[in-house]
Amino acid sequence: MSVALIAHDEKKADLIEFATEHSAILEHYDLIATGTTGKKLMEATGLDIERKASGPLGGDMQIGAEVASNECEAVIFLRDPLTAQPHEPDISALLRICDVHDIPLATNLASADAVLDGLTKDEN
Ligand SMILES: O=C(CO)COP(=O)(O)O
Repeated sequence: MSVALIAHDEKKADLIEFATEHSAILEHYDLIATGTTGKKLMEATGLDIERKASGPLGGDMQIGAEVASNECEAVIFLRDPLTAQPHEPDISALLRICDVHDIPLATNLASADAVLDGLTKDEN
């Protein structure tokens, strides 16, 4: 079971900070990410991350497919709520499939903290 990490461009710095702060926890999970997010996270944190395609090229859908196959146990997706994205339908589809499968989904830093807390509680 993997944990997915995704951030739109305006939120990538926030996700890097979050992943750096929580790297000791995150390194225990199989991490997956959309293309650019994964590249930047790996460079900044040294975490081992399986990179999917970039979001606009289908990465959100690839992560959605993992959710649909019950291969993903949580999605942390720092969306940019202030910028229109060309692949908005893919983003909506990912959020929807998380709800369909009742997969914890965080779309901002406060909920990302809560999701990570929940994951570590499940482990104990
Ligand atoms: O657009 C994204 C998610 O919708 C993120 O894609 P990148 O990680 O490739 O920037």
